[in-house]
Amino acid sequence: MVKNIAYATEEETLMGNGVNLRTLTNDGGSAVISDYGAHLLRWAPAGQPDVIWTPRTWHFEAGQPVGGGVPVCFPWFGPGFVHGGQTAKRPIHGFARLRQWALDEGAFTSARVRYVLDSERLTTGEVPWIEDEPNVRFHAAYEVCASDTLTMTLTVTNTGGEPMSYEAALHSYLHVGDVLGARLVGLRGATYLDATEAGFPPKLQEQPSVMFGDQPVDRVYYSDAALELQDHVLGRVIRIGKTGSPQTVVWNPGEQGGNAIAHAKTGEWRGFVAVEAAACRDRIVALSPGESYMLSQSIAVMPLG
Ligand SMILES: O=P(O)(O)OC[C@H]1O[C@@H](O)[C@H](O)[C@@H](O)[C@@H]1O
Repeated sequence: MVKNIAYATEEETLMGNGVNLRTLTNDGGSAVISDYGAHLLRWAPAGQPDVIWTPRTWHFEAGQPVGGGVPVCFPWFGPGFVHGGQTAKRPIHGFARLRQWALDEGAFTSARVRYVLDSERLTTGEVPWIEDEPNVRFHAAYEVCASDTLTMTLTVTNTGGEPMSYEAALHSYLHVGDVLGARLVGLRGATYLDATEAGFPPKLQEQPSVMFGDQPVDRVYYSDAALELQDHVLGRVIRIGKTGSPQTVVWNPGEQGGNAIAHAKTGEWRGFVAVEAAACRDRIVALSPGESYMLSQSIAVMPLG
């Protein structure tokens, strides 16, 4: 099924291929989210161009991620990281974004949607995901509140009888007029791991802002600071707040990688910067039985002053 997000309407809550799209519309703004992956596809405050980027056309395919939007990366990030070392797990960024999440009907309003993914409903082979934690059980709840601001919160509870650990990220593709003129401000002085180089060497953010160009930028910052993504083309600032996020992942694939993104046409990569609330690698979340952890990201838009 090929679909242009610009045509999503309230009537289109039931789509083909067994995928439900939920539309939130209120005076503050509107959003579209898919039950497949609990994947936010669109959010804009009233009167604003989209703040969440997706390729102009995209489709649902079982077992494949939906392009752009806000993938929920869980229970691992990238190829995974266990006991101090990178692993090579598949699918990349975990299986949560490739599963149908259960809608909490009672929590679905014009401004809010809540989804649940419970390990009890997953198939053998997905749980456990870490060989030496064979009895891991979890309950994940994901709530999206969308009006003139957007707040996304992932709460994971260890429902098993043994300790569990996981990685998570809210992988927000933020729409900018042109990434080549965008500036991400708020990370000066932070250490980051540079994922574009072998071994992820640690570096220091010396410049006042992160800038983007034809070359990829792929970094795991050790920072939970509030950030501003300045967009001189659309004349606005996207403000990003996070909680429970010891790291911030910043990514744009640059020209070569960007033009290889599934479903995206040549040059579409210039329309986003991914800024992700994250707990990954050496900041993996460890939960005792019964414990919960909350990872949250909130986004608002201001005029560029
Ligand atoms: O799986 P997606 O949505 O295409 O995102 C992939 C990218 O996700 C980013 O979070 C990583 O930092 C990149 O290294 C990776 O390439």
